[in-house]
Amino acid sequence: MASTPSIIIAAPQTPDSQVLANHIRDKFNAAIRMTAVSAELRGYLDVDCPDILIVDISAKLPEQGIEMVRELRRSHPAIIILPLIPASRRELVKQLLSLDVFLYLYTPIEPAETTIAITRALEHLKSQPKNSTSPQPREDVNFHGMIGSCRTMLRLFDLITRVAEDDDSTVLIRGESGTGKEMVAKAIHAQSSRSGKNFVPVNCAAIPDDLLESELFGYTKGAFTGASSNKIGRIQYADGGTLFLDEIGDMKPTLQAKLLRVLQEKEFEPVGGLKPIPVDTRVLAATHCDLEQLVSEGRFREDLYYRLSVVPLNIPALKDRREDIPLLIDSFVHGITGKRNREPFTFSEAALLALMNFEWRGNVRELENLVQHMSILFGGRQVEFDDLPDKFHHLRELVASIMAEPSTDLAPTGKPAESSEENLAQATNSIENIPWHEGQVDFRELINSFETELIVHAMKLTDGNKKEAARLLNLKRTTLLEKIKKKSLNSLWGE
Ligand SMILES: Nc1ncnc2c1ncn2[C@@H]1O[C@H](COP(=O)(O)OP(=O)(O)OP(=O)(O)O)[C@@H](O)[C@H]1O
Repeated sequence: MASTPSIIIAAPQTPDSQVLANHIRDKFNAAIRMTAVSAELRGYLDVDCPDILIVDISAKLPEQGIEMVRELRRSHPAIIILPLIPASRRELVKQLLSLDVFLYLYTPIEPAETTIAITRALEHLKSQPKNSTSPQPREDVNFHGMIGSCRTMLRLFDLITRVAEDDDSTVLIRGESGTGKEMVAKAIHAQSSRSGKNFVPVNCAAIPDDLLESELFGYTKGAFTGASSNKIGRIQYADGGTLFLDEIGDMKPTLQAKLLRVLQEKEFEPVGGLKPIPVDTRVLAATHCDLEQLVSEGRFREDLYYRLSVVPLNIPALKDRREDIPLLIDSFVHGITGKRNREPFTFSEAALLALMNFEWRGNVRELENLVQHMSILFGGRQVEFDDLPDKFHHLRELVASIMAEPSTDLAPTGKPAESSEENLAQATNSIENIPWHEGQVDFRELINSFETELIVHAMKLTDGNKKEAARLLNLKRTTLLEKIKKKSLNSLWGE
């Protein structure tokens, strides 16, 4: 499971499904998406492959609902399925359980019940042995210039490859600013059979409304004052290739309608033109805003939203894939210093810890800018904590407390330690190996190492199931979780 679990809620847009989504959003750190219970659901799951699917079968006849769940179980065995059924139809439970569904939920939504079901589902996911068909982290991954080796990114690279093969479908790329949405769009284009033609990016937020229409659709001579000749629009410029519409949520409704026509009819009319022009342009769109919210406020056309989100791709925020930070830094340092023909610099353990614990609201762009900043202003070989800009200094205490622990899993070279387990092996001494000279025995450090070893061993014995491991160790689960966090051991279980 990725560090942030993904949940799809397939349900009609009702107050109940909204309550459900809001409740899960409040209680769990999970990526939630909503979709309709339609014939396309299976295809949607193929590309988006969530950890958990909550599917509302209450609108269906009982046999149809049960059949649907059976089909989903068969086609997507790795996904945990939680059917939503009306409380008045409890007789369905027996049949659902015979399909080996994990749990079920009743409508109207009962928040406490939902919390229990989702908590259990997440615990179950964590306790599963890693699925051999799901991508495993590799040492170093550079996919069309995109760096990332956590599971979420590997899954994203895999999805990009599959999406690129299908040459025509619209793709909605979602992610916070600076997460790499344009990079993803470029990768889809580069990987597709359209790569020989133009990739045309348009930032809908950066172009004033009244200019955007003629930028996209072009115009004919005399269409308005100043239109002294015909002008080809970007949609046509991308004919045979790919049009990337960044910040699609900022497009005004009249243009949304025109765009929908391009997607549906594969033709358009330039401003002032009377004859439709056929065009074969693949549209990739990106947004950092909550399009569902815009749809519900009437600011974004629902039909366009469904058309665009045939294939949704979600890019994680940098704070949700902190394990990739050393890799990204390494790549940026080498890229930037290579261009400037200077020796690469490294980050001390404390500096790297600060970077790994920073909020990164600007995501990868902000990290890249930091490395750039350091390469200009810093002349030394190793960046220390105090060399970092002021905005990192509030992390001083946190870094100090992590460093006070004898084993952290970061090497001071700016790279991840070879493996946290190797670190542990080194940190854990047997009685014979202890330097029994006066002043050499560090009692607290030795106890700490032994404690770490016990935790790692218990987690191994229980396949990473923290609840089971806590039971084995006779510890409260919360105590174990706290120790794992404090010792930065989560990375051992790919979290
Ligand atoms: N995975 C990555 N690996 C390497 N560099 C990345 C990665 N993701 C983003 N970047 C870098 O971060 C910067 C921002 O990327 P990009 O413009 O694609 O983000 P975006 O999500 O489209 O941003 P915005 O929403 O602000 O337009 C670029 O310089 C890009 O090179």
